[in-house]
Amino acid sequence: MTRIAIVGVAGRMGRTLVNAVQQDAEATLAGGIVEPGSSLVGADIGELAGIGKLGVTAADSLGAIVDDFDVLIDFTAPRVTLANLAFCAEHGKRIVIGTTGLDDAELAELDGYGDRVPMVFAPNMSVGVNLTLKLLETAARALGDEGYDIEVIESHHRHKVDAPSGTALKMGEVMADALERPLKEYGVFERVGQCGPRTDKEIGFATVRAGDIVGEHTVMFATEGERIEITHKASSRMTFAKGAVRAARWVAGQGNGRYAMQDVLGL
Ligand SMILES: NC(=O)C1=CN([C@@H]2O[C@H](COP(=O)(O)OP(=O)(O)OC[C@H]3O[C@@H](n4cnc5c(N)ncnc54)[C@H](OP(=O)(O)O)[C@@H]3O)[C@@H](O)[C@H]2O)C=CC1
Ligand SMILES: O=C(O)C1=N[C@H](C(=O)O)C[C@H](O)C1
Repeated sequence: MTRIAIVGVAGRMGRTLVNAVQQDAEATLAGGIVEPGSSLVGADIGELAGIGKLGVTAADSLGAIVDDFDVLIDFTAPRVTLANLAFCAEHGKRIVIGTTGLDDAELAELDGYGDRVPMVFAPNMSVGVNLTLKLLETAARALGDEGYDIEVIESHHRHKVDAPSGTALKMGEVMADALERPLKEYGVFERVGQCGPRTDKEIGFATVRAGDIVGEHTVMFATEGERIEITHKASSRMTFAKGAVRAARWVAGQGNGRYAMQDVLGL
Protein backbone atom coordinates (compact mmCIF):
# COMPACT_ATOMS: atom_id res chain seq x y z
CA MET A 1 0.00 0.00 0.00
CA THR A 2 1.51 3.37 -1.01
CA ARG A 3 0.93 6.12 1.56
CA ILE A 4 0.25 9.32 -0.38
CA ALA A 5 0.09 12.92 0.84
CA ILE A 6 -1.26 15.74 -1.34
CA VAL A 7 -0.15 19.39 -1.34
CA GLY A 8 -2.62 22.07 -2.38
CA VAL A 9 -5.41 19.79 -1.26
CA ALA A 10 -8.09 22.49 -1.60
CA GLY A 11 -7.15 23.33 -5.19
CA ARG A 12 -8.82 22.09 -8.39
CA MET A 13 -6.34 19.25 -8.82
CA GLY A 14 -5.89 18.71 -5.06
CA ARG A 15 -9.57 17.92 -4.56
CA THR A 16 -9.62 15.62 -7.58
CA LEU A 17 -6.49 13.85 -6.30
CA VAL A 18 -8.15 13.10 -2.95
CA ASN A 19 -10.93 11.41 -4.91
CA ALA A 20 -8.50 9.46 -7.09
CA VAL A 21 -6.43 8.17 -4.15
CA GLN A 22 -9.64 7.07 -2.41
CA GLN A 23 -10.63 5.08 -5.51
CA ASP A 24 -7.26 3.30 -5.75
CA ALA A 25 -7.14 -0.04 -3.91
CA GLU A 26 -3.32 0.06 -3.65
CA ALA A 27 -2.96 3.58 -2.28
CA THR A 28 -3.96 5.20 0.97
CA LEU A 29 -4.51 8.87 1.80
CA ALA A 30 -1.89 9.81 4.39
CA GLY A 31 -2.32 13.57 4.59
CA GLY A 32 -3.13 16.85 2.89
CA ILE A 33 -1.47 20.27 3.01
CA VAL A 34 -3.04 23.69 2.54
CA GLU A 35 -1.31 27.05 2.40
CA PRO A 36 0.11 28.19 5.78
CA GLY A 37 -2.39 30.51 7.49
CA SER A 38 -5.32 29.16 5.45
CA SER A 39 -8.71 29.03 7.18
CA LEU A 40 -8.91 25.42 5.93
CA VAL A 41 -6.20 24.10 8.30
CA GLY A 42 -7.87 21.34 10.33
CA ALA A 43 -10.68 20.76 7.80
CA ASP A 44 -11.39 17.16 6.78
CA ILE A 45 -9.85 16.69 3.32
CA GLY A 46 -12.66 14.36 2.24
CA GLU A 47 -15.14 17.13 2.98
CA LEU A 48 -12.98 19.61 1.04
CA ALA A 49 -13.12 17.19 -1.90
CA GLY A 50 -16.88 16.81 -1.60
CA ILE A 51 -16.78 13.08 -0.85
CA GLY A 52 -17.61 13.19 2.87
CA LYS A 53 -15.52 12.82 6.02
CA LEU A 54 -12.38 10.67 5.69
CA GLY A 55 -10.87 11.35 9.11
CA VAL A 56 -7.77 13.00 7.58
CA THR A 57 -7.40 16.71 8.32
CA ALA A 58 -5.55 19.40 6.37
CA ALA A 59 -2.19 20.43 7.85
CA ASP A 60 -0.21 23.55 6.99
CA SER A 61 3.27 22.02 6.81
CA LEU A 62 4.90 18.83 5.61
CA GLY A 63 6.77 18.64 8.91
CA ALA A 64 3.47 17.94 10.67
CA ILE A 65 2.90 14.74 8.65
CA VAL A 66 6.50 13.72 7.90
CA ASP A 67 6.15 10.22 9.40
CA ASP A 68 2.80 9.50 7.77
CA PHE A 69 3.57 9.40 4.03
CA ASP A 70 5.90 7.80 1.45
CA VAL A 71 5.08 9.80 -1.70
CA LEU A 72 4.01 13.43 -2.04
CA ILE A 73 1.84 14.58 -4.95
CA ASP A 74 2.26 18.27 -5.76
CA PHE A 75 0.12 20.26 -8.20
CA THR A 76 0.60 23.80 -6.92
CA ALA A 77 2.93 26.58 -8.13
CA PRO A 78 6.65 26.60 -9.08
CA ARG A 79 8.17 28.09 -5.90
CA VAL A 80 5.94 25.97 -3.64
CA THR A 81 6.86 22.83 -5.57
CA LEU A 82 10.60 23.53 -5.33
CA ALA A 83 10.36 24.03 -1.55
CA ASN A 84 8.48 20.73 -1.25
CA LEU A 85 11.05 18.99 -3.45
CA ALA A 86 13.80 20.19 -1.07
CA PHE A 87 11.80 18.78 1.85
CA CYS A 88 11.43 15.40 0.11
CA ALA A 89 15.16 15.23 -0.67
CA GLU A 90 15.99 16.02 2.95
CA HIS A 91 13.57 13.51 4.45
CA GLY A 92 13.93 10.56 2.07
CA LYS A 93 10.48 10.96 0.45
CA ARG A 94 9.42 10.47 -3.15
CA ILE A 95 7.48 13.05 -5.15
CA VAL A 96 5.15 13.33 -8.15
CA ILE A 97 5.11 16.85 -9.61
CA GLY A 98 2.38 18.09 -11.95
CA THR A 99 3.02 21.81 -11.52
CA THR A 100 3.62 23.74 -14.76
CA GLY A 101 4.95 27.20 -15.57
CA LEU A 102 8.48 26.73 -14.20
CA ASP A 103 10.97 29.14 -15.82
CA ASP A 104 14.44 28.08 -16.99
CA ALA A 105 16.09 28.79 -13.63
CA GLU A 106 13.37 26.86 -11.77
CA LEU A 107 13.67 23.92 -14.17
CA ALA A 108 17.44 23.86 -13.58
CA GLU A 109 16.84 23.92 -9.82
CA LEU A 110 14.39 21.01 -10.12
CA ASP A 111 16.86 19.09 -12.27
CA GLY A 112 19.50 19.51 -9.57
CA TYR A 113 17.48 17.20 -7.30
CA GLY A 114 17.59 14.37 -9.86
CA ASP A 115 20.29 12.47 -8.00
CA ARG A 116 18.84 13.06 -4.54
CA VAL A 117 15.20 12.09 -4.77
CA PRO A 118 12.99 9.76 -6.84
CA MET A 119 10.60 12.11 -8.71
CA VAL A 120 8.14 11.95 -11.57
CA PHE A 121 7.77 15.34 -13.25
CA ALA A 122 5.30 15.69 -16.12
CA PRO A 123 3.21 18.61 -17.40
CA ASN A 124 0.39 16.21 -18.20
CA MET A 125 -0.31 12.93 -16.42
CA SER A 126 -3.05 11.61 -18.70
CA VAL A 127 -2.38 8.42 -20.65
CA GLY A 128 -3.94 10.02 -23.75
CA VAL A 129 -1.60 13.01 -23.84
CA ASN A 130 1.46 10.85 -23.29
CA LEU A 131 0.46 8.61 -26.18
CA THR A 132 -0.21 11.74 -28.24
CA LEU A 133 3.40 12.84 -27.63
CA LYS A 134 4.51 9.63 -29.37
CA LEU A 135 2.17 10.28 -32.31
CA LEU A 136 3.51 13.82 -32.61
CA GLU A 137 7.10 12.62 -32.70
CA THR A 138 6.22 10.30 -35.58
CA ALA A 139 4.19 12.95 -37.43
CA ALA A 140 6.88 15.61 -37.01
CA ARG A 141 9.58 13.26 -38.37
CA ALA A 142 7.42 12.38 -41.38
CA LEU A 143 6.03 15.83 -42.20
CA GLY A 144 8.16 18.55 -40.59
CA ASP A 145 10.76 18.73 -43.33
CA GLU A 146 8.24 18.12 -46.16
CA GLY A 147 6.72 21.60 -46.25
CA TYR A 148 4.13 21.19 -43.49
CA ASP A 149 3.72 24.14 -41.09
CA ILE A 150 3.46 23.12 -37.43
CA GLU A 151 1.18 25.03 -35.04
CA VAL A 152 0.16 24.12 -31.46
CA ILE A 153 -3.16 25.47 -30.16
CA GLU A 154 -4.14 25.02 -26.52
CA SER A 155 -7.33 25.96 -24.62
CA HIS A 156 -7.86 26.04 -20.86
CA HIS A 157 -10.17 27.44 -18.18
CA ARG A 158 -10.16 31.14 -17.26
CA HIS A 159 -8.25 30.54 -13.97
CA LYS A 160 -5.07 29.11 -15.49
CA VAL A 161 -2.07 31.33 -14.67
CA ASP A 162 0.67 30.08 -17.05
CA ALA A 163 0.87 30.14 -20.86
CA PRO A 164 1.45 28.35 -23.08
CA SER A 165 0.39 25.29 -21.09
CA GLY A 166 3.10 22.92 -19.93
CA THR A 167 1.59 20.30 -22.23
CA ALA A 168 1.77 22.58 -25.29
CA LEU A 169 5.42 23.31 -24.53
CA LYS A 170 6.14 19.60 -24.10
CA MET A 171 4.44 18.86 -27.43
CA GLY A 172 6.58 21.57 -29.03
CA GLU A 173 9.75 20.18 -27.45
CA VAL A 174 9.05 16.63 -28.65
CA MET A 175 8.58 17.85 -32.23
CA ALA A 176 11.53 20.28 -32.01
CA ASP A 177 13.78 17.42 -30.85
CA ALA A 178 12.54 15.14 -33.64
CA LEU A 179 13.32 17.86 -36.20
CA GLU A 180 16.49 19.17 -34.54
CA ARG A 181 14.96 22.66 -34.38
CA PRO A 182 15.62 24.06 -30.88
CA LEU A 183 12.42 25.60 -29.55
CA LYS A 184 14.34 28.61 -28.19
CA GLU A 185 15.22 29.42 -31.82
CA TYR A 186 12.18 28.18 -33.76
CA GLY A 187 9.30 28.61 -31.28
CA VAL A 188 6.99 31.57 -32.04
CA PHE A 189 4.86 32.50 -29.04
CA GLU A 190 3.31 35.77 -30.17
CA ARG A 191 2.15 37.31 -33.46
CA VAL A 192 0.90 40.88 -33.27
CA GLY A 193 0.66 43.71 -35.84
CA GLN A 194 2.93 43.72 -38.91
CA CYS A 195 4.71 40.53 -37.88
CA GLY A 196 5.44 39.41 -41.46
CA PRO A 197 4.71 36.08 -43.12
CA ARG A 198 5.33 32.77 -41.43
CA THR A 199 8.79 31.26 -41.84
CA ASP A 200 9.08 27.63 -42.97
CA LYS A 201 10.59 26.11 -39.86
CA GLU A 202 8.89 27.97 -37.05
CA ILE A 203 6.71 26.10 -34.55
CA GLY A 204 3.84 28.40 -33.57
CA PHE A 205 1.89 28.45 -30.30
CA ALA A 206 -1.56 29.93 -29.68
CA THR A 207 -3.41 30.15 -26.36
CA VAL A 208 -7.13 30.31 -25.53
CA ARG A 209 -8.40 31.00 -21.97
CA ALA A 210 -12.14 30.70 -21.47
CA GLY A 211 -14.78 29.42 -19.06
CA ASP A 212 -14.33 25.96 -17.59
CA ILE A 213 -12.33 24.22 -20.36
CA VAL A 214 -10.40 21.42 -18.60
CA GLY A 215 -7.62 21.20 -21.21
CA GLU A 216 -7.51 20.85 -25.00
CA HIS A 217 -4.48 20.62 -27.29
CA THR A 218 -4.38 20.50 -31.09
CA VAL A 219 -1.27 20.22 -33.21
CA MET A 220 -1.80 21.23 -36.82
CA PHE A 221 0.43 20.11 -39.70
CA ALA A 222 -0.69 22.25 -42.65
CA THR A 223 0.55 22.42 -46.23
CA GLU A 224 -0.76 23.39 -49.66
CA GLY A 225 -3.92 21.32 -50.19
CA GLU A 226 -4.23 19.47 -46.88
CA ARG A 227 -4.08 19.71 -43.12
CA ILE A 228 -3.62 17.05 -40.45
CA GLU A 229 -4.77 17.82 -36.91
CA ILE A 230 -3.93 15.71 -33.87
CA THR A 231 -6.16 16.67 -30.93
CA HIS A 232 -6.42 15.62 -27.30
CA LYS A 233 -9.38 16.82 -25.20
CA ALA A 234 -9.56 16.28 -21.45
CA SER A 235 -13.15 16.41 -20.20
CA SER A 236 -12.39 15.69 -16.52
CA ARG A 237 -9.42 16.38 -14.21
CA MET A 238 -9.76 12.78 -13.07
CA THR A 239 -7.65 11.70 -16.07
CA PHE A 240 -4.69 13.73 -14.69
CA ALA A 241 -5.33 12.62 -11.10
CA LYS A 242 -5.49 8.92 -11.96
CA GLY A 243 -2.20 9.27 -13.85
CA ALA A 244 -0.61 11.00 -10.86
CA VAL A 245 -1.70 8.25 -8.45
CA ARG A 246 -0.37 5.64 -10.88
CA ALA A 247 2.93 7.59 -10.98
CA ALA A 248 3.03 7.72 -7.16
CA ARG A 249 2.63 3.94 -6.89
CA TRP A 250 5.32 3.47 -9.56
CA VAL A 251 7.86 5.90 -8.10
CA ALA A 252 7.50 4.26 -4.68
CA GLY A 253 9.59 1.42 -6.15
CA GLN A 254 12.26 3.55 -7.89
CA GLY A 255 15.69 4.86 -6.93
CA ASN A 256 16.78 8.49 -7.15
CA GLY A 257 16.16 10.05 -10.56
CA ARG A 258 13.98 12.43 -12.54
CA TYR A 259 11.39 10.36 -14.38
CA ALA A 260 8.66 11.23 -16.90
CA MET A 261 5.19 9.77 -17.45
CA GLN A 262 6.69 7.92 -20.42
CA ASP A 263 8.75 5.92 -17.87
CA VAL A 264 5.70 5.25 -15.69
CA LEU A 265 3.61 4.09 -18.66
CA GLY A 266 6.42 2.22 -20.42
CA LEU A 267 5.88 4.22 -23.62
N1 LIG B 1 0.55 17.67 -14.86
C1 LIG B 1 -0.78 17.62 -15.03
O1 LIG B 1 -1.33 16.59 -15.47
C2 LIG B 1 -1.59 18.81 -14.64
C3 LIG B 1 -0.97 19.92 -14.15
N2 LIG B 1 -1.71 20.96 -13.67
C4 LIG B 1 -0.96 22.05 -13.04
O2 LIG B 1 -1.13 21.95 -11.62
C5 LIG B 1 -1.03 23.25 -11.04
C6 LIG B 1 -2.23 23.51 -10.15
O3 LIG B 1 -3.39 23.60 -10.95
P1 LIG B 1 -4.84 23.80 -10.28
O4 LIG B 1 -5.13 22.69 -9.32
O5 LIG B 1 -5.77 24.06 -11.39
O6 LIG B 1 -4.60 25.17 -9.45
P2 LIG B 1 -5.29 25.66 -8.11
O7 LIG B 1 -4.95 27.12 -8.01
O8 LIG B 1 -6.72 25.26 -8.09
O9 LIG B 1 -4.55 24.84 -6.96
C7 LIG B 1 -3.29 25.14 -6.44
C8 LIG B 1 -3.41 24.97 -4.93
O10 LIG B 1 -2.13 25.11 -4.33
C9 LIG B 1 -2.33 25.77 -3.10
N3 LIG B 1 -1.12 26.35 -2.55
C10 LIG B 1 -0.48 27.49 -2.92
N4 LIG B 1 0.60 27.69 -2.14
C11 LIG B 1 0.63 26.67 -1.25
C12 LIG B 1 1.51 26.31 -0.18
N5 LIG B 1 2.57 27.06 0.15
N6 LIG B 1 1.26 25.17 0.50
C13 LIG B 1 0.20 24.40 0.20
N7 LIG B 1 -0.67 24.69 -0.80
C14 LIG B 1 -0.45 25.80 -1.52
C15 LIG B 1 -3.36 26.84 -3.43
O11 LIG B 1 -3.97 27.32 -2.27
P3 LIG B 1 -4.70 28.78 -2.32
O12 LIG B 1 -5.86 28.61 -3.23
O13 LIG B 1 -5.04 29.00 -0.88
O14 LIG B 1 -3.65 29.72 -2.86
C16 LIG B 1 -4.33 26.02 -4.29
O15 LIG B 1 -5.30 25.36 -3.51
C17 LIG B 1 -0.84 24.21 -12.21
O16 LIG B 1 0.53 24.46 -12.41
C18 LIG B 1 -1.41 23.43 -13.40
O17 LIG B 1 -0.92 23.85 -14.62
C19 LIG B 1 -3.07 20.94 -13.67
C20 LIG B 1 -3.74 19.87 -14.19
C21 LIG B 1 -3.06 18.72 -14.73
O1 LIG C 1 -3.79 24.21 -15.50
C1 LIG C 1 -4.44 23.23 -15.96
O2 LIG C 1 -5.65 23.09 -15.74
C2 LIG C 1 -3.71 22.23 -16.74
N1 LIG C 1 -2.43 22.33 -16.83
C3 LIG C 1 -1.54 21.44 -17.46
C4 LIG C 1 -0.70 22.15 -18.51
O3 LIG C 1 -0.32 23.30 -18.28
O4 LIG C 1 -0.39 21.56 -19.53
C5 LIG C 1 -2.18 20.17 -17.95
C6 LIG C 1 -3.63 20.25 -18.29
O5 LIG C 1 -3.79 20.61 -19.62
C7 LIG C 1 -4.46 21.09 -17.34
